[in-house]
Parts: sequence; C-alpha cells; structure tokens
Amino acid sequence: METWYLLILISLSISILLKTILNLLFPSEPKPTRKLPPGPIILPIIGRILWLRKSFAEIELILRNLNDKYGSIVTLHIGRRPAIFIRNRSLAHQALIQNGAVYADRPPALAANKIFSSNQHNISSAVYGSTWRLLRRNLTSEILHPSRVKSYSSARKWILEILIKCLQPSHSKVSLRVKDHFQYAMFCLLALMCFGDKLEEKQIKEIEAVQRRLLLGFGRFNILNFFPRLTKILLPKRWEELLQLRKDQEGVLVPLIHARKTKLSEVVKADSNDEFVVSYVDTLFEMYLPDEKRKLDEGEIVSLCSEFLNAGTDTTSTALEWIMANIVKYPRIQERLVKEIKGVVGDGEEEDEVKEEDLQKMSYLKAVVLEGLRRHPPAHFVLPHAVTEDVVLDGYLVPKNGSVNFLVAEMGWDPKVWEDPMAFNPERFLRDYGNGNGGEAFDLTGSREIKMMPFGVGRRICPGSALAMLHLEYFVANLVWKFQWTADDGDEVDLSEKQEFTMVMKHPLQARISPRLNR
Ligand code: HEM
Repeated sequence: METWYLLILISLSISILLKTILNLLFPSEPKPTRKLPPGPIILPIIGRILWLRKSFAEIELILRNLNDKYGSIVTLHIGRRPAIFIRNRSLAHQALIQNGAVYADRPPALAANKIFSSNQHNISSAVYGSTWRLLRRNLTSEILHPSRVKSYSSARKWILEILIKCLQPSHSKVSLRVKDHFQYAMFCLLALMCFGDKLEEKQIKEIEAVQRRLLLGFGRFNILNFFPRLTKILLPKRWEELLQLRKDQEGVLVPLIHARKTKLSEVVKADSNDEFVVSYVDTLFEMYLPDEKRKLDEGEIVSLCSEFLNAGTDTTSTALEWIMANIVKYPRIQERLVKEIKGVVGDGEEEDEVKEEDLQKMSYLKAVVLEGLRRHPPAHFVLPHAVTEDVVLDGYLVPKNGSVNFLVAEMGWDPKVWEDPMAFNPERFLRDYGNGNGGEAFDLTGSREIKMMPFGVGRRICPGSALAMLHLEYFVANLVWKFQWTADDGDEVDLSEKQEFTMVMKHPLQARISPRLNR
C-alpha cells in the first residue's frame, strides 16, 4: 500500500514540475482582467455574419437605441473582431486627444479593402508608423500647405465658372436638381489638383463613374471579408466583380499617371517652370519608402490618387448640398449672407465674384458652414481606429485586436453642449465664437474639449479640413452672391438622410435658381 502512495506522490510531483517547466517555456496569454464594454449577445458565427451585412446607418440607429441599456461605450461583434463604439465626447477626448498615439492605429485591412489600398499603402488605412507618417506628411506639406493651396486659386475660379454655367440655364420657374453639378464640380477640382492638367469632360466623367461605382458598391463586398478563402469558393462571381472594379480603376487612372510623368520629364528637360503648378501625383513619383528600400509602385500610386479623389470630393459636395438646402429652407439665412457679402465686396455691377481673400472677413459665412458640418456631418463615423496595445477606457478593455469607432453625428448633437441641437442655427457660432468682439474662433481640433468632430480629432484628424473649409466657404459665398435660391412653390425642403458613401440627402435638393439682381 505504501508503495502505491509513494508512486502516486512521485507522479503528481512530476506532473506539477512538468507543468511549471512548460509554463515557463511557453507562457500562455494572460487572461484579460477587464471585460469588453457591454453589448448585445449574438449567435457565434451567424450573428457576426448578420452584423456584417448591416450598413453603418443601420448600426448607428441600433446604437442610438442601445444607449439606454448599455451606456455610451458599446461592443458589437461584427465580423471576426470586436468593434467598440464610443458616442461620449469626453471618452472620445480621453482616447483620441489625451491618449492619441495609442488610438492612432487602423485595424488590419480586410481582404476586399486590401486590393484597393494596395495592402494598406495609403494614408487612411496605413498602420500608425513610418509609412503612414511619410505619406501623410507628403500630402500636408506638398499639396495642402497654404502656399500650395493658394497656387490652385485659378483652378477654383475655373471650376466656379463651370458650375455657374451648369446652373445658369435654369429658368427661375423650373427647379433644378443640383447634386450632380456639385459632385462634378468638386471632382473636376480635385482631379486637377491630383493630375495637374485640365482634363477633358469625357475623361473626368470616366474617372468619376469608376470612383462612384467603388464608393457606392463597396458595401456589397463586405461579406467577402468573412473567411475570404471560403467566400472565394462560395461567391466567386462577387470576387470577380471586385477584381474587375480594380482593373477598371487602373484602366482610367494609369494613363493619366503616365501622361503626367511624361509631361513632368519634358518640363524638367526644358528647364522651364513657368506656370507649372505641382500636382499630387508629381509628389508620388520620386517618393522613397526607407523601411522597404524602394519607391512606390504603380498600384500604390493608383491607390493614393484614388484616395485623394474620394476623400476630397463626395465629402465636400455632400456638405455643400446640405448647406445650400438649409439656405433654401431658411430665406433669412440667405438674406443675412448676402448682406454680409455686400458689406465686404461692395455692390457695384463689376463685383461679380467673391474672391478668396474676402472670405476671412465673413464671420457669418463661416458660421453657416460650421453649422452645416455640425448638423449634417457628411461622415457620421470617423474611419475605424485601432489601439496599438490593450488599454482600459471607462473601466473597460479596449483590445488591440478590435476596432474603435466614434459616433461623429451624435457628438455634434449633444444637448449638453448645443441648445436645441437639431435646429439649423448659424447664429450660435457667432454668439459664442469669433464674432469680431474678441471671441475665440471655434476649435475644430477638439484639443481642449470635443464639441463636434466632423473631421475627426487627434493624430488621424482629416488632413484636408482647411482645404474643405476653403472650398465650402468659396462656393457657398459665390453661389449665393450670383444667384437667388428658392424652394419650389409649396414644396418644403426635406432634410431626411440616406446613407451612401457619405450621409446624403434622401431627396436631393431641388431649387429654383435665378440671377441675383437685387444685391
Ligand atoms: C467636408 C469635407 C471633408 C470631411 C467632412 C472629411 C472628414 C474626414 C474624416 C471624418 C476623416 C477620418 C478621421 C479619423 O479617422 O479619425 C477623414 C480622414 C481623411 N481625410 Fe477628410 N474630410 C473632408 C475633406 C477632405 C479633403 C478635401 C481631403 C484631401 C484632399 C481629405 C483627406 C483625408 C485623408 C487623407 C484622411 C485620412 C487621414 C489619416 O488616416 O491619417 N479629406 N476625413
């Protein structure tokens, strides 16, 4: 009997010793001590697929309803990773401003997105690191620097003339749908900044068509990201469609890239830089990625140009349409704008254009644009963020393997900050900020406190925000100065929303536009 006891004791000691050695050699992941933020319980695989099929607008609506139950930080299990959603301004500030470096990462690109971002070699999807820094610095210092932005002023004037021509034929009794004209105008402008030359209308329309198919159709490809190896077998047609879309995109962008490269080398050979304005694509040809010891390849240049066009066109034209819709809906806002412009540019017949240098003197114009971005932010979510390491926020775990999403629209509609938040009331910006009485200008960067964040905040804040503000102020001012905008007789301007790439007007703006005679 004693021998048995001894044997059992020896084997127990050996197994404890082995376990200790194994633990030392192969330490297992420590179990997280914190829990993920709360959220609805879902069926393991089916539930995740079902979430994947929902649009951001549907998710936003669900989150609004979940707020009472779970609070302002919620986890949804979308696809294979937990997605954390934050709607509270002070939590967003803690994350994106106070702990900015940790929250500046992006989640790994999903299979379908990898194709269009050249494996995360563009600014918006690059991981937080040296390549992102290089690409972003190139855009901000080479193209978005104030002196370079100024060099495109004749391009903006040219686009304004195109836009005015498109709107002019409208007889004041007939109302015109303006959305397509706004989109086309912004596209011409960004294409010119991207490729340097005035492109033919046919070329612009071709690029616009492919980019639009990409923006509007991308939701259809989300499902491919759930176990791509399986979806390649189950949904081969959809994969083909996705790859064809990339081929079509290359088909329209690569010839423009080649043409510009040839032109650039001719300019260098001729040693003449008269009238030569640097374009975005010019800055990409010689860019060197030190970590990878190579230049950008053609696919990466296509992805960066496509990102530039997408980021700067739909967002701005959507914001422009929302602002003009409110101007049509509330004639008193239009009257006050005209009065302000008259006070700055004068009212002589020859004062036909509101010049860029005049815009700084127009605080009401700025207030109208800011109110437009607060009340109708084109993006209701910032792009998904990720954290560089597991962190704790509001007592919950924010895991490295998840995505972190911020509800932009909800923050700008917070009744704790904004009185009657759903009303369109530009005066609120005059009352509290930059009203010419020594008031401080409104801080869109949210560095002290986030009150609204239409461009995001922190390290990933939209690098094009100043350019977007300039475009919006310039076009709103000139469209109001040139034309009188009115609603169709007996027709209310309907401000319902619809999710496309951006949050657009469900019923696009129809307005009667007539030359402004009584300035
Ligand atoms: C009204 C117009 C615009 C709005 C509302 C807007 C909004 C945004 C938002 C919400 C983000 C995501 C921020 C985040 O993830 O935290 C973003 C990122 C970005 N935007 Fe804009 N944007 C506008 C115009 C532009 C323009 C004109 C350009 C450039 C020509 C531009 C280029 C970018 C880029 C490159 C990023 C990615 C930044 C990064 O990941 O580091 N945007 N924008």
